[in-house]
Amino acid sequence: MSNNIVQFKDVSVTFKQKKNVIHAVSDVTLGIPKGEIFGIAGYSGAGKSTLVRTINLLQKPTDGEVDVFGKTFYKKEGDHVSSISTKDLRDERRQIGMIFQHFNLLEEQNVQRNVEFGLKHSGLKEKEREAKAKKMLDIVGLGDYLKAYPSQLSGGQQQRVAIARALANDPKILISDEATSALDPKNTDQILDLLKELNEKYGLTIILITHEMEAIKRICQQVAIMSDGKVVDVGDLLEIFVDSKNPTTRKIVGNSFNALEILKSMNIDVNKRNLIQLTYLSADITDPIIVSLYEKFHISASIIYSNIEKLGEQVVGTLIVDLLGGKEDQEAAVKYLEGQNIKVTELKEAE
Ligand SMILES: Nc1ncnc2c1ncn2[C@@H]1O[C@H](COP(=O)(O)OP(=O)(O)OP(=O)(O)O)[C@@H](O)[C@H]1O
Repeated sequence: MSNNIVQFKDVSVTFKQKKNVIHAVSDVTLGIPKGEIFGIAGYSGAGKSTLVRTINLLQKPTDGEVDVFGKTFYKKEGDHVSSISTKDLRDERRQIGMIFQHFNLLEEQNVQRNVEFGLKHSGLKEKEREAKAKKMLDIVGLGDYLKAYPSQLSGGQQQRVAIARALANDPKILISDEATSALDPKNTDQILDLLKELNEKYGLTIILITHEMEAIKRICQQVAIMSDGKVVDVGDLLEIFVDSKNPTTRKIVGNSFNALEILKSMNIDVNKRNLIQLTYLSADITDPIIVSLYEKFHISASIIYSNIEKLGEQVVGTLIVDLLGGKEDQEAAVKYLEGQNIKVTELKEAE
């Protein structure tokens, strides 16, 4: 059986506006593994929100199938539609919490009442709702703010209230749609770390929609890149941030690993030099490689660019060097580098 808690199969969503047809989501097939923090990234208008809104059928697909918790929530084949019942959908939606850029709190209610509001249809008695709200606020670090009003809290604290409310029904999935986009860097990091803690402690699956690649690097295990309604790339952090050849991915992940762009901006003609990019997990590097290249192979390596970056728990280094030396020595040097767990990529621009 698949370990995917959400499975999209050939999902499309189109909107018709007068004469215009907008293909917000086009033919997306994607699985989201249970227990992961899964990022969905892409520019504004790429279709990220529309895609995830099909999970709890806030948005019905125009075509395709959405399976959640191993059940088919919606399937449309030709003219034939099968969908879970309204009652089942209501129950299942409680298993899927959502948080947004805007915290959507009730301004005239205190923090505790805001969280209790999330439990309105839970079947719990008033005292039980109160106790649950207090417990959730403790979990998000706001146990001392039960009687405060939203306007008395910082943006980060308000988002914590929204998280407590979203988690009050003990959902299995939390969808975070640009939840940190309105926060300053410090609050952003604190909220991301809270999401990571919730994922690790409670096995909560988190779907993180964001245009902030730093957020993805900080907490996601895998990421899908969307562009023009399509998923154009999927992979773990190394595959997306370091190895991806996909032009959209490279643009979205930024310049740090986009070596050719950087070199061009430095007016370096890559095809006239013998440039190679070395990518390595810094924990793996034990040898003094630049010295070894010279001592073992008589190759001198002049450093053109270097960068170090944290991807999740891994520290990834990138070094671009110009290799000078005999051809055979160079080949032997590349073999040696690969033997040191270093990924070696020749930098040449397509003619
Ligand atoms: N209800 C709607 N009616 C018409 N068009 C819509 C509707 N919802 C979304 N769209 C359009 O669908 C496309 C995808 O929008 P969507 O909000 O899913 O993108 P996104 O990647 O989440 O970007 P953003 O972060 O800006 O919301 C956009 O062109 C948007 O204008």
